[in-house]
Amino acid sequence: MITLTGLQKIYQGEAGPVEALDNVSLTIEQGEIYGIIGKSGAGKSTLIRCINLLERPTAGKVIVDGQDMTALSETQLREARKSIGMIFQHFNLLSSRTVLENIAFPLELGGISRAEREKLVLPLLDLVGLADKKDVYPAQLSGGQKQRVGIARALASQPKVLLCDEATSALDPQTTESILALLKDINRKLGLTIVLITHEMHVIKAICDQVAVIEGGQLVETGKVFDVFTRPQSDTAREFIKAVINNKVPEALSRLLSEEPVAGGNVVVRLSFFGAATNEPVIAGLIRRFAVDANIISGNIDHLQDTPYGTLLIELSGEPEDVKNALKYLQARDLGTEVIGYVARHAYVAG
Ligand SMILES: Nc1ncnc2c1ncn2[C@@H]1O[C@H](COP(=O)(O)OP(=O)(O)OP(=O)(O)O)[C@@H](O)[C@H]1O
Repeated sequence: MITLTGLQKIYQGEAGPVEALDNVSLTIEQGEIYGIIGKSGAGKSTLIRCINLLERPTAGKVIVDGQDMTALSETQLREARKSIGMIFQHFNLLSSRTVLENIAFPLELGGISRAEREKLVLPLLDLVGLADKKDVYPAQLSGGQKQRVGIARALASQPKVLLCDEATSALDPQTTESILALLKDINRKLGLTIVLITHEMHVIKAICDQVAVIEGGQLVETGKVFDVFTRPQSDTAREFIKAVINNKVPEALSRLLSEEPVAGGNVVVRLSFFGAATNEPVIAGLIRRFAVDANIISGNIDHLQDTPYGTLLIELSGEPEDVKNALKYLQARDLGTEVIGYVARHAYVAG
């Protein structure tokens, strides 16, 4: 649905040229929810605005629904943009118009009659849950309701793609959840391709199928959300993931850990379970097979796109040969096994 190839964007800043995008290439399939995450200044806004050519790339190609956006004239571009809706962090509603008039605005610009506009807008009001607010002005709406108006307005011209520019950043966590649920609902009901930018990993975790991590104008990692969460390749991805998946080593234990084996000491291991492996009684199997003890230090289980994912931090103790064999057994199973470090026996007792 969307292919970006070798995108480069150089701004002429006051202090000289700024390269906001550097050789960005990615493909977004029809019907996907694709998240782009990065820190402030990474180039997210520039990238999403290059998709509908609100920002013209300095070099590279933007293909949306088979059309080369960079090759279009201004008139053709205006037409092409009708199939690319956009919502914004600060909603950008017209304060002197009612909810219905705001949503109908793009249709009005397109020369569609009042009666026809109403016919198109009323089902959208239902879709975003604002049927009872159609004659209300934006000042009387909450942030979440304003974003619902923004979403309905973006859908008015029946786009194939919806671009979301930090659409939930101005909202509280509960409202964020409800807007994300609405976006997912629209994606499913209408088969709409959604591209969103965010600096919050929980947004990616909540609704995205695919994720791209951007840093300094470059994509440092792309992939399915499940793969990036369970096997991140870049430090940036790992850092973002830390914010939503708690698999930290407790501070009290981390102070006692050494990188080298401690004579007669214990091994601290982090196990990560994905999908079917979460149902396997790994610890029970371990203790049955080997003369080792496994002390569970911490653990959690979560769901990523309906697939269970869990981590368990354990301390293994026993004779060195038995511990070695137990580790081999874990490493041969369909789970992530990571030796975090070593600790003197009985030095750490999880509280
Ligand atoms: N119009 C502009 N002129 C000059 N430099 C710009 C312009 N717009 C953006 N930049 C620079 O380009 C880089 C990327 O900016 P961009 O707004 O795309 O990042 P971002 O990831 O969206 O950041 P944020 O999350 O803070 O909005 C930054 O260094 C920014 O200062």
